[in-house]
Amino acid sequence: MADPQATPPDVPEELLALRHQIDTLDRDLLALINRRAALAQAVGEIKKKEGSVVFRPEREAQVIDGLKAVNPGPLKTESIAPIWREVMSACRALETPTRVAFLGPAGTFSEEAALGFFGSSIVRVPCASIDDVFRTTAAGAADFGVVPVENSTEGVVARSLDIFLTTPLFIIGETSLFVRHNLLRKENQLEGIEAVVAHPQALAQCHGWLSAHLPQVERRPVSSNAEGARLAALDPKLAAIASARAGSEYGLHLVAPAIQDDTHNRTRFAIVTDPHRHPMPRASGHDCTSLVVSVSNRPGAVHDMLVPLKQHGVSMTRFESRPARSGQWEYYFYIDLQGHPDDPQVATALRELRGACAYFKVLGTYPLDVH
Ligand SMILES: O=C(O)C(=O)C[C@]1(C(=O)O)C=C[C@@H](O)C=C1
Repeated sequence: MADPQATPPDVPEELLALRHQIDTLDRDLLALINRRAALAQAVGEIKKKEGSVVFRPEREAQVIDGLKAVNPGPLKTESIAPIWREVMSACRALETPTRVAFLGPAGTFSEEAALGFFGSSIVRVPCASIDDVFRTTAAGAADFGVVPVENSTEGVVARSLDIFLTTPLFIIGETSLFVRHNLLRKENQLEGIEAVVAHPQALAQCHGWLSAHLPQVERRPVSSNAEGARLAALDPKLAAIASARAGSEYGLHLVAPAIQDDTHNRTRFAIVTDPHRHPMPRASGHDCTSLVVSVSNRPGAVHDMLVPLKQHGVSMTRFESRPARSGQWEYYFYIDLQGHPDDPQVATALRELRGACAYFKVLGTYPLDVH
């Protein structure tokens, strides 16, 4: 039998020499990464003695920011974050397992967001619904939960925002993904599809394409896109809308790629945890603080509430309203501020803002997503 490692006779000498250098460097890299892993293990021992938590999102953000600042190239700066996230994920796993809950089953965009944020050395805890992600994390069956909060085409994920009002969990990180929807099916053709099964948000995000290419076909909402892919694997008359990863997970053909109406379609996810088990991240230098507030129903109340932000030079990067369901035209406002409550200006602005609100809750403070 032929040796799969053997070099084919027609490979030029020059290429062989370069590959030899790559092999040598890879061994050096492996040795270096192992030295790094041993240091992380030593950090883990200290943390165990102190009883402090292993995952430090602000430290991981600083490590990545620091490397991006000194990257001499030719490696692209945007390649740094995914590589070091994986390295730190593997190092973290030597300190302790990280259990992460997300909207399952396997193959969802939520799972992809979890892997993008924590790296692949995690224990995956797929959940049946967004509510279940919060419940599982609050019950301690997962250390962290990943929940979608906003989509660039469809707007807010209302269920997540509503749960934020009452959950004891808080946000310690954020991450966002380019969402690419594909039409997936057991048979590699558009003919003979009886229904397209997907999460309602995905059906909405592909409305234009579905109307143009499958105008007569039923659109059937299901709990997640990966669940749709699972169903499409069982029934050849169904087509799913899901990620390419879900397609390979369930053995489906990619009948039509990238069918979302907006090519810049992005979804933003929040990483939540139990504040009794995980402290609020310390300031990383590039932080965001998320709040939900309400004000009394009187003219000028919203304006007055925002005055302290302007006075103390704190930037607001997001302002979202949701009906309070009181029947009184009252609203909750979801606000993202730039900065950390340890910054004196942010602390003062928050204190004054709180004084102007009927309801005030800090949802979390965390390092900005680093790419
Ligand atoms: O610096 C630490 O606290 C570590 O545990 C090491 C390390 C790393 O691999 O760099 C791993 C996990 C933490 O989330 C942050 C960083």
